[in-house]
Amino acid sequence: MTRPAAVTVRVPAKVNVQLAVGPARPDGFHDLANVFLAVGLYDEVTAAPADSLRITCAGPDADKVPLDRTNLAARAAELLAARYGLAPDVHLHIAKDIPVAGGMAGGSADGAAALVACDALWGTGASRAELLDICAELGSDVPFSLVGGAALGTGRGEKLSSLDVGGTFHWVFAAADGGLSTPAVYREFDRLTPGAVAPEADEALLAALRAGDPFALAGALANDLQPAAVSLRPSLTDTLAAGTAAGALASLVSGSGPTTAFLAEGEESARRIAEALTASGTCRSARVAASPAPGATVLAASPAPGSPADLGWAPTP
Ligand SMILES: C[C@](O)(CO)[C@H](O)COP(=O)(O)OP(=O)(O)OC[C@H]1O[C@@H](n2ccc(N)nc2=O)[C@H](O)[C@@H]1O
Ligand SMILES: Nc1ncnc2c1ncn2[C@@H]1O[C@H](COP(=O)(O)OP(=O)(O)OP(=O)(O)O)[C@@H](O)[C@H]1O
Repeated sequence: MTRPAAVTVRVPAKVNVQLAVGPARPDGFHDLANVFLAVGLYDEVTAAPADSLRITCAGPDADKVPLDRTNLAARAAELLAARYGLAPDVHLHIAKDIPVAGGMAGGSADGAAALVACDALWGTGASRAELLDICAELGSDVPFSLVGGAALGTGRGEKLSSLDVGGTFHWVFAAADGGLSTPAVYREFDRLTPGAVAPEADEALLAALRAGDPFALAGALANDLQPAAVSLRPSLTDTLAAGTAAGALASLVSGSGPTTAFLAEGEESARRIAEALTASGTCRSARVAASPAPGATVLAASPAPGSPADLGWAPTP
């Protein structure tokens, strides 16, 4: 079988519409009831053969992305290669549009995308279950980046069950200057929440998602990490207030922050809120995005030079 010369995978960011956090576990993680929603802001990862593992990155936040083996895309390639007894010799190029260290799972997205891209490039043919297994090893958010849509994550967020979404939700995301460290935000949660209880998914929120009803969803949005993120970055209060004043149905911190998320009534209203937030001076930038969005998806697999597909014809499958 002919192998492609390069494979490009598109992968979405996420917002947590419910993030219920329990007490710290003995292993340092926290049990969650984590309702993930994939949103239409995307990174793209292209995998191409190389002499050794190499990462490059382009985009507005590219200078904040590590290009060594700590990059989740590199770790994904190494884990897949190790499982199949291959050398992880691949050039991974990340076209980065998801804010870095923003609470939107940008690094996790790149890990999931690299995994899917390398699987296609190397023809490893890993099953969905194997890919999800590697994702969980990479990080708690990574399995969701692979599947996209909407899902309830339990355990540390890696055990997923998919959720029905009955319509399109329109959001505004305000990027902040600088990031927040996810472990630091969880530590601040522990300090602020000595009586944390076992987390449970909110049935009203799941019903609002199923109904595709932004008003009902606005009333049910909840992020237990928000007080911790605001405690570490008090200026987020001003951004949240600016979005509410601009007509958002609800304003919340996205995951561990510091990106803030604003639920709008519709597309037009989202555009107006984004303009008002940009003008407010309380954020670095504001952009609109719709949800749900599909998970990691192969966009293009360019044919190997000289292969039948490259020469303009392909055998019937
Ligand atoms: C805040 C969220 O983005 C919400 O979806 C996630 O819970 C974070 O997921 P992630 O970035 O993939 O996190 P991981 O790479 O698995 O873990 C990084 C660190 O975050 C903390 N962490 C993460 C997940 C979790 N359920 N409990 C935790 O306490 C731990 O200190 C851990 O060492
Ligand atoms: N491909 C990657 N893109 C961005 N950051 C990466 C990547 N790989 C590793 N990192 C490291 O991970 C840190 C967190 O980045 P990331 O953008 O994933 O944060 P986040 O969106 O807050 O994550 P989450 O929402 O999953 O908690 C960065 O500061 C960086 O050092």
